[in-house]
Amino acid sequence: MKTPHHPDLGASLRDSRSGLRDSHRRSLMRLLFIATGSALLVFACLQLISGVYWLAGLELLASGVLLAGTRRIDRTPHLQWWIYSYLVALFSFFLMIMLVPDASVAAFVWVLMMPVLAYLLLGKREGLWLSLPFMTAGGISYYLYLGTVGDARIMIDLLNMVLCGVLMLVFIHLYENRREEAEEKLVTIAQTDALTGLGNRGSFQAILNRTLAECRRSRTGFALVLMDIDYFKQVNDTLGHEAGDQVLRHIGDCLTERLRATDSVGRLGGEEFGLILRDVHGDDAFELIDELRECIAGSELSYGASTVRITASFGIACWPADGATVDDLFRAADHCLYRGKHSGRNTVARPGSPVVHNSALAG
Ligand SMILES: Nc1nc2c(ncn2[C@@H]2O[C@H](COP(=O)(O)OP(=O)(O)OP(=O)(O)O)[C@@H](O)[C@H]2O)c(=O)[nH]1
Repeated sequence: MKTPHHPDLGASLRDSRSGLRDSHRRSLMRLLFIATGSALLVFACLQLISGVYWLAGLELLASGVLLAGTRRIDRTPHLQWWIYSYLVALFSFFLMIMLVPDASVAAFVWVLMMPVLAYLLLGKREGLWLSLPFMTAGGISYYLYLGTVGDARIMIDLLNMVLCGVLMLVFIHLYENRREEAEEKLVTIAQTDALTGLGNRGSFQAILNRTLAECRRSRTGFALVLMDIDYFKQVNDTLGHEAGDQVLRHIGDCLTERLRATDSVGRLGGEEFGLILRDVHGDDAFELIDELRECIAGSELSYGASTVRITASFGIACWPADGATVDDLFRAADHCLYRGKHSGRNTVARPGSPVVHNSALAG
């Protein structure tokens, strides 16, 4: 059985604080470093021409830091720290150019850029908490600026600015809310088997990889179990596909009801299911699975006037005894499963032990 690497979509969604994955946030930061570094260089030259030497010096220094940072941003393990440092410095700079004497009225447009950058790089919650105080400070600076102008249209200009800023923040917040919801839905769909509601092969594989990594660290055992319904084709052929689908849902319910919350179940495809039993050793896993086999074999499913009785075969592989890697475990469990199938079905098999089955129920 092939066990390709599947990305853990749920985990990567949890880890990424904004809508952008880490690699995209790094690319965006690099772009921002280059853009702001180059812009500061130009501004520094203009300040030099205007004779404001202290500001020109400051801008030259900041430009140097930013352009040097473009190399580091790709590799740094402290991406969040870099983002916060950049945004706080940038927003403070925006405020500073609004507060200098003779500030240009155009400087205040940068207030509108604050929520865009903060939400994009930090996500909804952190983006809001960072942009809100800076935007408020920007609004107050604008009010002070207008006060010194002393124009009769102060209120109109102020309202234009405040309304535009507030609407910008609200729209970005709403958009980010919807985007987060849509992304969560998409991830759920991508990870779920639509028929049974269980995890699909991809998410099962991702959970198995994660389980192995965690168990290696904590040195606790776990078991991978592969399960295949016996003579499932006959159900489809005699009662139809709808009955087959109902059987698959019924099996999914049996498996989830019996297992612990820390265990995992997935539909690997067709009539094959996978189980991960945490914190178990060979004999415990075997007893639990044999109980499950009996439970499935003993259950009856009504479909119209017919009663469907189903059995299933199981192959167990325990970590670390039966395999060190995910591939080894899959191979061992698969081998046991087909050993059980060949010795009559309705069976539980594990490496190095005879196949156990209930001949009274076996198909
Ligand atoms: N109803 C339904 N049938 C499916 C689905 N996926 C796969 N199947 C059917 O499952 C059947 C599997 O048949 P086989 O591989 O021969 O397995 P089996 O009849 O269970 O025989 P053994 O595994 O050897 O006991 C095929 O008829 C597939 O069409 C599904 O989602 N719904």
